[in-house]
Amino acid sequence: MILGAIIAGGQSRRFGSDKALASVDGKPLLDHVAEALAAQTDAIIVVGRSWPGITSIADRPTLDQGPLGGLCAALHHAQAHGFETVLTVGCDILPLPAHLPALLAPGSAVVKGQQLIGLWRADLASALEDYLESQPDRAIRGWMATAAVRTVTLDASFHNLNTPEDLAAFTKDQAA
Ligand SMILES: Nc1nc2c(ncn2[C@@H]2O[C@H](COP(=O)(O)OP(=O)(O)OP(=O)(O)O)[C@@H](O)[C@H]2O)c(=O)[nH]1
Repeated sequence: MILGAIIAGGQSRRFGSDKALASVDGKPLLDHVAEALAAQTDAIIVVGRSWPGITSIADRPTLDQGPLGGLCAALHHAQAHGFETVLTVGCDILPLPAHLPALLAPGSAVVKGQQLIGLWRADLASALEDYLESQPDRAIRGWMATAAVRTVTLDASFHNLNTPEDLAAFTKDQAA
């Protein structure tokens, strides 16, 4: 069973306002991601914020760990609820590529910047918690090396909406 986790507790500093709420085709960005993720997984959660209609959990071990704190919480939640793997995405990826569980073998991730699209074994939860408690820089690449996570490249194109300009470029692409 695969748990889909939207890692969504960021500050949206570059976007200038809460990007999860940004309207795309009349619907908040996070709802687009949630819909696409739900179609590829057995259940979904949101990590790092609350969202109507979706189970929400807080980062672990504390709230100031960055996206890996969101991943750590998702892995623990998955283990506690009988999911073997977790598919993570940010709340700012559009369109979410299809068939991610097939494209990402368990133990692989697409890492550009901090976007954290990955398919992770839930039993890495304790190892990640130990990593976060021992590594002050909380670097995603450092964690991937520690956990022997492979980096993969996806053929599918998608936008990582970090700024209003990214959103404008996505809208322009859609209209083309
Ligand atoms: N749960 C959780 N999610 C985070 C955290 N930091 C970032 N994210 C999420 O990770 C994804 C990628 O984050 P970024 O776009 O790099 O960070 P951001 O804080 O949202 O944006 P900036 O402030 O512009 O860097 C987004 O979906 C964020 O909401 C965090 O500390 N906890």
